[in-house]
Amino acid sequence: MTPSAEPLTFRKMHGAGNDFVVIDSRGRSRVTTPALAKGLGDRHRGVGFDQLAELHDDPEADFALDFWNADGTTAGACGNATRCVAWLVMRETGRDRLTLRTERGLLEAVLRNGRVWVNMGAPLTDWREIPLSGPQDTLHLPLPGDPVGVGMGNPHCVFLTHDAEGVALEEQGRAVEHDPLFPERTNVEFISLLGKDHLRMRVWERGAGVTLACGSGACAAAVAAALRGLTGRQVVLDLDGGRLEVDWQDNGVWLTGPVAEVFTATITADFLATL
Ligand SMILES: N[C@@H](CCC[C@H](N)C(=O)O)C(=O)O
Repeated sequence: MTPSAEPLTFRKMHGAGNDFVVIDSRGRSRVTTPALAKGLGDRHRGVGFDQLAELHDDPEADFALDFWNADGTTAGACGNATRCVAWLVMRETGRDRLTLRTERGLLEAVLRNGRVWVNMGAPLTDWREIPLSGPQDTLHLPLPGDPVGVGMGNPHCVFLTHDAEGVALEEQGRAVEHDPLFPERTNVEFISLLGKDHLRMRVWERGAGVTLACGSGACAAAVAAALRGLTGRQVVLDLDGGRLEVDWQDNGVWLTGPVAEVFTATITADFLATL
């Protein structure tokens, strides 16, 4: 049972096809519980989403965000939902620069030439920070395919392939997500080089499965490709749901891409009482 006895209004948004429910809890207590996230995240029983993002107040930032996966687990980062919510708050306030807090700490969003860029923070390349189950060279993880491990506030395992199109995404993604190398499981990205600083990426998300895009995954993939000498630090990535751009600066990894507000709807108190 959720703590909310009231109907719950939410927005459905897409960030390059990454599918979100956004709940605005500014000015009240947070409502999301693992049971609510799992119940709503179920595409048959509930509403369906890749992630639920709950917006709430923060004393030191313009707003704060919590992220939940469709399986009811939490995530420390979600780049595409961060872009979507920053876009909403910029539209609401008319501001072109915002601060926001996630589990990663205080981050920033800026509007440049009509596009919202978010700073996802510095990439983490120490095995403890990703985290891995033991000391490893994160640039060459001991798994078939020689992937790179990168933390963006959440774990990522990036495979540099000749043809991301040909990868058995579900089968490999699921297996790597649950590999004992990753004590908190992992997101899994498969990338291939399309041109200079241009990557194709397909993704399997921890707690959500195959998705059309993943913002933190795009950041991790761009970092992995740059560290392996495949690209520079500014990269365009083509995902199944659209194009994301990543710019790895000294102050953090910046991300932008398309945002869509799809609809607003209300979940009934009756349904919430079943969770
Ligand atoms: N879609 C996201 C990442 C969501 C979190 C992930 N599934 C996890 O568990 O870490 C993005 O845009 O970054």
